[in-house]
Amino acid sequence: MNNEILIATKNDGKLKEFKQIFEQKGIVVKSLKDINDDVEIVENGLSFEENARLKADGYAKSIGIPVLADDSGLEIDALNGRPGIFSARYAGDHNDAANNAKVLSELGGIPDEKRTATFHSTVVVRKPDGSELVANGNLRGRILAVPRGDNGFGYDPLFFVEAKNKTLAEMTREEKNKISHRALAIEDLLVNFDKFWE
Ligand SMILES: O=P(O)(O)OP(=O)(O)OP(=O)(O)OC[C@H]1O[C@@H](n2cnc3c(O)ncnc32)[C@H](O)[C@@H]1O
Ligand SMILES: [Mg+2]
Repeated sequence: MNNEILIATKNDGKLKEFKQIFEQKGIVVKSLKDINDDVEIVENGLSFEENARLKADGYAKSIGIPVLADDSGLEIDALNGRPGIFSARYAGDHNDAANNAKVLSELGGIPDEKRTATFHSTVVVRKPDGSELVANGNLRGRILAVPRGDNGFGYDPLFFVEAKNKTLAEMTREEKNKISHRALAIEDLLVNFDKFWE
């Protein structure tokens, strides 16, 4: 029985979300800070799944415990799905404020009802023996014209969820973790997880 999982992300916002979800299952979460092995992974895949696999496999080879990686992003309908797999560095650097500003400027003049978008997450878990589990989650919402809220990370202040009447950045971590694309991907993952995890 495995009891530890390495979450292979350099994004603290993601790490905090995954930690909460897995610790509720009694699984010990390790982060990249707990290992010495700093592997530089180039996310040059053509899909969320390819990128998540590159990240999970990059660490699973050397670590000897199961590794989970997520590749995620914001797909805006009016922008033909951009920024998509380029979400982290849409404005050039890994800079949330610049990314948000770029999205807002590209959506300038587009009315509310046409600002629909999907947050997508693909999660890949790989064991050292190369076996893997893949799962996906999607959350629909709308891109506001003005950011709202201080919680979360990335595009959260712009992503308005109709059913909650809040942006993701106006939710607590617990609230976001009940509905987010990442939470839904993990829900999907858990359907087959126990058998995989044995
Ligand atoms: O690759 P790792 O190290 O996991 O961290 P990253 O931030 O580079 O992660 P991705 O390559 O998967 O890029 C995902 C980007 O999509 C955005 N994003 C994904 N999930 C999000 C969420 O829940 N809230 C806000 N923005 C999110 C955010 O800009 C992320 O940087
Ligand atoms: Mg990344």
